[in-house]
Amino acid sequence: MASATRRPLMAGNWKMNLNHLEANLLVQKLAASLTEKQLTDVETVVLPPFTDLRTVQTAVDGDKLLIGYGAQDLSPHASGAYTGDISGPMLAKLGCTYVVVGHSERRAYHHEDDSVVNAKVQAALTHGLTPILCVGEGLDIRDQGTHVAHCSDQLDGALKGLTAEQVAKVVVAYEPVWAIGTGKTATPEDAQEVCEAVRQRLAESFGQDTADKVRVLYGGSVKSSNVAAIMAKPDVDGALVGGASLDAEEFAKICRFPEHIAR
Ligand SMILES: O=C[C@H](O)COP(=O)(O)O
Repeated sequence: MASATRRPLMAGNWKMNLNHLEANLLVQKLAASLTEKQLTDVETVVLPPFTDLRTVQTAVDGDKLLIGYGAQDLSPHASGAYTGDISGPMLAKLGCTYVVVGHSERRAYHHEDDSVVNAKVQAALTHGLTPILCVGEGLDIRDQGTHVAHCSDQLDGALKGLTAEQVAKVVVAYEPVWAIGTGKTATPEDAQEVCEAVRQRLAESFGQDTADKVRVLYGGSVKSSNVAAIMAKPDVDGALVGGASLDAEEFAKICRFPEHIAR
């Protein structure tokens, strides 16, 4: 698992699921399923659709829940004529601390390339949000054996022009596209290989101190039954969880992973 200086992070990406009423129920249930100590030991975050954020904010603030929240995307622009987009300042005003940037579904369905991802990472940081920057390879690249180079290139593109101080605030999520929503999980060794390579690339580009601060998550069919083995790897600091985060009890079990790691 992560070094003592990197607090484990479990982030539930709800994708386009759950309306605001369902969001309220899930957040309340999740908080009730975890103790204060568990929520302190493992940072627990939900990433609902935009339409749920105000409701989640009300639940978290009203009951002082130790649960963080954020959005699944943001505009690279702060305001203006960008119909349908949501800006960093809007998310910050709703109390968001995180925002997902460069998820493979955004890259595939909205044609977001590395320069767009880079602009969004910069926008997030400018407005005080922590970007959860996703990198990952498709099956074709995995089969060619060039997945490490592919992820390193995506990382370079997304972090272009950033200072070491800014990079230290970023969370990186390694999500092999072939393991997302497919039930095919990368092995803990697969996850470690790329998470370690990500950290090494960060060290080469921004210095070892910075690389040691950055949390690197794994995402792709994470469940309560496989999370402990993945989290036992030294460069994996948490998980970006999709489908399994839609069930409060299952996500709570994932957040309780330290109970299953032998010490
Ligand atoms: O953002 C989350 C990932 O895309 C993983 O989704 P999944 O856990 O449903 O495979």
